[in-house]
Amino acid sequence: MSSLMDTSTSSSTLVLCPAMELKDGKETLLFDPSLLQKQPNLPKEFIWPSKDLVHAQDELKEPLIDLSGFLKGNEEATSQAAELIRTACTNHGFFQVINHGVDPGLIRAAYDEIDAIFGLPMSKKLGMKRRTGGVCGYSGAHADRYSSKLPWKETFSFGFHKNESSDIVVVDYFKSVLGNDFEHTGWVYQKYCEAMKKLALVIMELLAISLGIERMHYRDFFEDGSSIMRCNLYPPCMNPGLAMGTGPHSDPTSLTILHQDQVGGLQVFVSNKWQAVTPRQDAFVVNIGDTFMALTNGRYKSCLHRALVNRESERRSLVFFVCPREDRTVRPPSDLLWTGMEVPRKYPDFTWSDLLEFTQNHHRADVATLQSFIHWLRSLQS
Ligand SMILES: C=C1C[C@]23C[C@H]1CC[C@H]2[C@]1(C)CCC[C@@](C)(C(=O)O)[C@H]1[C@@H]3C(=O)O
Ligand SMILES: O=C(O)CCC(=O)C(=O)O
Ligand SMILES: [Fe+2]
Repeated sequence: MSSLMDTSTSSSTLVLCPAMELKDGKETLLFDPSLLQKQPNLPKEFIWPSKDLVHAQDELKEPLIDLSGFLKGNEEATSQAAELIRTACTNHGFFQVINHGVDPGLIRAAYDEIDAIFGLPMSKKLGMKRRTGGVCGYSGAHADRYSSKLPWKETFSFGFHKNESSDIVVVDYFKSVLGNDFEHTGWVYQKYCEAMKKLALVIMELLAISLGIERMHYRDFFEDGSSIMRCNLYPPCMNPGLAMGTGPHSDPTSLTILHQDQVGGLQVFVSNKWQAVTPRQDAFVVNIGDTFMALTNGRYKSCLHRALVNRESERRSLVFFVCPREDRTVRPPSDLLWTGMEVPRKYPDFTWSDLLEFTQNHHRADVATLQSFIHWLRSLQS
C-alpha cells in the first residue's frame, strides 16, 4: 500500500531550525516553542500555501442554540432548536450551544490542566509522544509525521470509552503515561470527557429529531462509542500571516464539541468565505464531521474549519471528537434512504476504524478526506 505521506525534506531547515531530533535515523524538526519563538523567521516547514491563508472577512455568531428548553422537555423549544440545527447542518455543519449544563468550573479546570501538560520539559513530552499510526499522546507540530505545512501547535490526545476492565480509562491513561503526579489531571479530564459524552448524546437526539428520524437512532449508535479528547496549545508565532495553527479541514470523526479560550482564531467556511468564530466562554462550538455526514447520506455537511495563530498570545482549545465503536458499520438509517422513492447512497458502508487508520497512516486529514478515503477503499477492492 503506497504511503501518501508528505516526504519532502528541506535541508535548509538544518540551518534554520534551532532544534532537530533523530527519529529512525532521520533528522526531523523539533517543535520547541521556547526555541522557535526566538527565531527571526518562520522556518519554511511552517509556511502554508497562499490559497490556505485567505483572510476571514466576517464574524459568524449564529446559529446559537439554547439547550435549556430541550433539556427540560419543552416541545416548542425542541422544535425551534431542531429547525436551527437542520438549517445550519444542511448548509455548513456548524452551530454553537449555550445553557448546555456543563459546569463552568470543570471547563476552567480543564484549561488549567492544559498548562500542566504542555508546561512539562520537552524531554518529558517527547517521552509521551504519539506512536506512529496512533492518535493518543503528545505531538509537536506533527513534525514527525509531515515535512511541510506543519501546524503551529502542540497537541495532547487520549481516548475516552467504556470498557470492562475500567470505567476510569482517562485516569488510568494519565497515571500510566504521565505518572502518579498526574492523577488529579486525569480525574479532571475523566470528568470533562464524561460531561462531553453526556452533552454529545443530547445533541445526537436533537440531530435525529431535526432529520425527522427515530429520536434515539444516533444516540443508540454512539452510546458505546470510543471518542477522542484533544488539548491544543497554539504558541505565539513570529509570522502568523504565513502560518496555520490547524490547517483547513473537516474532522473525519462524527461530531466535534469544542471549547476555545478568549483569544480567538477558529474560523469556519460558510457562505463561500472564511468567517471568524467569536469566542464565547459560555458556549461550545459543535461541528459535523465526515463520519456523521455519511451517517446522514450527505444531508448534513461536514464543517470546513481552520485555526489561526497570532503574534502576541498563546491560544488554547479543548476538543472532544465523538466517534462510534470502531467496528460499527457507518450506514445511514433507512428512513433517510426512502422519500416515497429510493434515495441513492452517496457513500459506501465503512467502519470508523478504517477511516481512522486511513487518516493516521495514509492520508493527512484535510478538506477532502472522505472522498480520498472512498477512492482508497475502492482501490483496495479493485
Ligand atoms: C481522527 C482525527 C485526526 C485529527 C484528530 C482527529 C479529528 C481531527 C483530525 C485533524 C485535527 C484534522 C486536521 C489535520 C490533523 C493532522 C491535525 O492538524 O491535527 C488531524 C488530526 C490528526 O490526524 O492527528
Ligand atoms: O483549535 C481550534 O479552534 C480548532 C482545532 C481543530 O479544528 C481540531 O483540532 O480538529
Ligand atoms: Fe477540527
